[in-house]
Amino acid sequence: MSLAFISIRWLDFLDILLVAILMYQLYNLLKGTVAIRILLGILSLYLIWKLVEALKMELLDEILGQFIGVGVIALIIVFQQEIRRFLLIVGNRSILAQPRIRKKFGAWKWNDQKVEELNSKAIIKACFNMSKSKTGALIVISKDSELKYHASTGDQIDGIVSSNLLETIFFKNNPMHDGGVIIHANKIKAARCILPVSDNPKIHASYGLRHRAAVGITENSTAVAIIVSEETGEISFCKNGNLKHKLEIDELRSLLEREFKN
Ligand SMILES: Nc1ncnc2c1ncn2[C@@H]1O[C@H](COP(=O)(O)OP(=O)(O)OP(=O)(O)O)[C@@H](O)[C@H]1O
Repeated sequence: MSLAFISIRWLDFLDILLVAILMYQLYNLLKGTVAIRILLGILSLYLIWKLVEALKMELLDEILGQFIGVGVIALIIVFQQEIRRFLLIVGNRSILAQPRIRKKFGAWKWNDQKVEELNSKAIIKACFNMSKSKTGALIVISKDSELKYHASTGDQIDGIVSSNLLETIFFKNNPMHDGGVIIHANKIKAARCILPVSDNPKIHASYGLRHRAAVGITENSTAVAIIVSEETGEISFCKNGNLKHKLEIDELRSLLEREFKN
């Protein structure tokens, strides 16, 4: 297509469409967080700078120019968490992350080769029993990363997953029952772990720190989390920061199988 003074190619439409999708994803990521206000602040500053530049106000132009000059580094520091989360979402949804594709390429098998298959039956049984007895629990199951930093905040266990071990850890009188358990490669790596608490405003006010910690860790990693509520016995599942509540055992089973069946 060609107008009198500009020529527009079909690729330009694609370019605009991709930018729109990117902006929409960015908006979704930042919606309701304090980061959106910071972004608006930066945008306002940029617009003022452009105005000052057009009006040839040299002193202000110079000061704002210097400030904007280091803007990229400042942006990376200020939006560190959001950039991390964005890249995780892109990585998780990318075609290369699909297990079937990874298996086709030998080099991409580094995770699948070593990782022991998860004993999801044991986890489901423990959750069922803890739900019945209203024992609070937070179980984080990591996929590729061992979540070493978060595991180091708790007590190291390194024991093979079993329903008895999980129930013992979360038993109310056990000093280790607080915090979260981290499972990797079918091993309970650590218990009593302190996890990042999400400030996501979408989490209903009736859910407290246990659920917020599950959202926090799954927003910042590819891990999934299971929560058993001490108050109601309700079982929830969290992935990418999204909670699914009031799960029946069969639903939990199919969610775990979908995530961890090789
Ligand atoms: N940062 C954290 N990381 C891991 N676990 C945490 C963290 N903060 C709190 N918890 C756990 O959550 C428990 C408190 O849960 P709280 O009642 O606030 O949450 P909840 O989401 O309402 O869960 P419940 O329905 O079981 O009451 C603490 O005893 C502790 O075990």
